[in-house]
Amino acid sequence: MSVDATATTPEAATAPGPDAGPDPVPALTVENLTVRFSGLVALDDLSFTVPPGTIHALIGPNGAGKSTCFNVISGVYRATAGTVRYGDEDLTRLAPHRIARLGVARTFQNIVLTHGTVADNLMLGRHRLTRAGFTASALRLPHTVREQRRHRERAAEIADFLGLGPAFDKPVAGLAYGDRKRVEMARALCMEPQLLLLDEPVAGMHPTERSAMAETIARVRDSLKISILIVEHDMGLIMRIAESVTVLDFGRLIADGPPERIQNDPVVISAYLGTPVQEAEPGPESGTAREPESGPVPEPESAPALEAVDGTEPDSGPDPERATAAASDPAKDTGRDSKEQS
Ligand SMILES: Nc1ncnc2c1ncn2[C@@H]1O[C@H](COP(=O)(O)OP(=O)(O)OP(=O)(O)O)[C@@H](O)[C@H]1O
Repeated sequence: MSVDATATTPEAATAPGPDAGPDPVPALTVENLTVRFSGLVALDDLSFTVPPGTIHALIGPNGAGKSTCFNVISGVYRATAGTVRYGDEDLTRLAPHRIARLGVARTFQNIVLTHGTVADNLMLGRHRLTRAGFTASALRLPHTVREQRRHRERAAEIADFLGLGPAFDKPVAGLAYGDRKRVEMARALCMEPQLLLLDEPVAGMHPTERSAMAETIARVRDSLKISILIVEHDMGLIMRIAESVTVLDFGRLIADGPPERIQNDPVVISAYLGTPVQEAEPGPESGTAREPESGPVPEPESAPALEAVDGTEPDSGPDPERATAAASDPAKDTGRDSKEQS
């Protein structure tokens, strides 16, 4: 089945106009970022750039500072020094919901989606794009009903794109583990991000699920032309889909470059990989192992299409600050990232 985001309803507010199109994707630039927790230096003068429309991986041993970096980029933690810029915007001191409104969405390492249907969770991702207020929604005024329908259609397209179409109206609690990880990613995509932060998207998956997810992540980049920053311990996956890799150890950058250079870098091998990736055996938690079917990720013939859309409603009313931190940050509900910055 092919689903074209621009061919929903004639009044589809989510479809770009003839000359419109999603704004160009900005680069993410991390400059001299330092984060200290009391005496502990979690990030130490870190700099790297995620070029527009690419998959950039952030890797390193446990405790290297990867999640801290994600938390600063998404506004959960404050930097001690340094800056995070996204195009012309300085994200360094913005709250999570403001960063989300600039088109930055993230997923979380631990699965946090246990309530509601797939559709319910995806509609949560549409929240920041919704203009109707609480009263208008409660009264089910015609324009709010139309708006809700358009958002639901777009959420269904995204679900189809991620292979979740048949589960759209099912409770997430009954889904297989891999599908629940996909719902988490679909929720983030429902925010129509231009930069997607993926925190260990295949953690806990079995090899077949991981391979399918690698292909999906590559299709997201290629179809939506968005940038993806990914933290992942599965080196086989990273080597297959990432254009560039930044390697951290004890909060410091120890290597930065294309995956083929990184996997043979003696400093990276000694600090993290242990052995060159191509020589490792694949395993259930492959870690340093190359995936058996490494190489360019093929586009499955039956995969539905998805195009990037603006996603904002056309009404000229006030642009309410509707994106709650919880919508962009489910950890607020779970305490996943509730570690206080000391
Ligand atoms: N809120 C906090 N308070 C104190 N120390 C923290 C906090 N958050 C992280 N740290 C510490 O900062 C260091 C980096 O942690 P971080 O979680 O960023 O590493 P990581 O590379 O993501 O590790 P993993 O791969 O295990 O998820 C660790 O020593 C960790 O204990």
